[in-house]
Amino acid sequence: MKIKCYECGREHRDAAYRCECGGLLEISHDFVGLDPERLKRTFHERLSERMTPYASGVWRYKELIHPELPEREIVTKYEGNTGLYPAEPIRRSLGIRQLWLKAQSENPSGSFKDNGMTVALSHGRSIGYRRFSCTSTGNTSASLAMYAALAECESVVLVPNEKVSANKVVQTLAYGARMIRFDGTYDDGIRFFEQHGGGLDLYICNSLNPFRIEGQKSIVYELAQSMNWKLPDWIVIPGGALSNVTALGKGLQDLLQLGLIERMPKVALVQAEGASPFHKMMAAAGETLIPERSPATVASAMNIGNPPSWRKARDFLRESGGVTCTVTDEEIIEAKRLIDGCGIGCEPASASTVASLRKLIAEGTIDKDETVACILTGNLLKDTDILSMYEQGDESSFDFASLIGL
Ligand SMILES: Cc1ncc(COP(=O)(O)O)c(C=O)c1O
Ligand SMILES: N[C@@H](CCOP(=O)(O)O)C(=O)O
Repeated sequence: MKIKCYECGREHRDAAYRCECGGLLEISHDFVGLDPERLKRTFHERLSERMTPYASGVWRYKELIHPELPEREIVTKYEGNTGLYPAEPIRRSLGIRQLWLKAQSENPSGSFKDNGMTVALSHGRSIGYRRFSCTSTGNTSASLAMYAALAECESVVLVPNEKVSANKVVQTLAYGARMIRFDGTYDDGIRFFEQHGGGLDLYICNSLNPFRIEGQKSIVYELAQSMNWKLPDWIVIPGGALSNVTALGKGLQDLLQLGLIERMPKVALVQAEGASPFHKMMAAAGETLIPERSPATVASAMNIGNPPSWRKARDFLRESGGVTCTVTDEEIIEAKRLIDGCGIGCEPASASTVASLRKLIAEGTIDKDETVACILTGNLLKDTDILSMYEQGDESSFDFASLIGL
């Protein structure tokens, strides 16, 4: 396993924040000698592990994520192991062949961040760090604070004063994080770390950290394993900082290279219209991302104007024939109602995936005869402010009998 700069290829001894050239770092594995049938057997056998690191839906795939980390260094809450659900009412209304929802919202801190955080924190601690940090719209901070507390370490997090969900703030504080609130967005927090992070003796756990990306690859490994190594035609995923799609792409490339899957599915990356710098670049076939200074969306987890991982995401989507699209806040809320109403539930950012389907089908990008999996990234209870936007019943004419059809 090597740590290399994604831009200039220079090798690094450790997961520094960025390369001297400004590029993000990336983990490169030597998978030579790994036999796909043997790997499948091992991953299958580990499904019956209990209370060992391999009971985790991330560390089950340790060989493909961080093979060198000694088991005793692993900080785990048995993350991953999330449900894959057919959402029949939504599938029927869209008229497509098959629709699956992969509920990363069922992770211990309630979001997909746990898949990456268990790896970043375990790695950071194994190389001697005891203080962990991030900037966050609330999910990264909650996940970091949870794992830091588990490991008896400190967490210091930067969270914007506005446009973040109160529930995520409270959750992060409850796990014992020291929280610094500031005027600005996630992007300003990243800029702060870029300017000052190096001198602070903090291990930064934002998704610039390549070990986060390695852990998040497990989402697609687990999806593939639960579908008997036959992925659907499309995987639809939301995009803010773009760690999700970057990890999805890297994981898919691993699976293909290792012979664990036979073909690459197509990926659709969805952004909220008010925070869509990446979609704008891709739609214009541009080479460089133009940051949005004041992103604004009801899906606060995606309220990001300058996504750090845009180059990795761009290259993956272009090489694999993926697409990007946007959805409005109204479409997000409508889709969230449908997902909640199916009994699965999610936070607004996750609902952008289902919201995009109608559009992608109408424009002919997704064929009705194709199969689709949407990744639901965060739990319904992560953002309850938005529930007040659902239409309320008229309480003055409340009639219980007629309500239940008597
Ligand atoms: C619940 C949720 N969904 C989607 C996203 C967007 O993912 P990414 O920032 O990796 O693009 C985030 C934030 O990262 C999130 O917290
Ligand atoms: N939604 C995220 C923002 C992106 O953070 P990162 O972990 O990819 O750096 C959050 O919860 O903070």
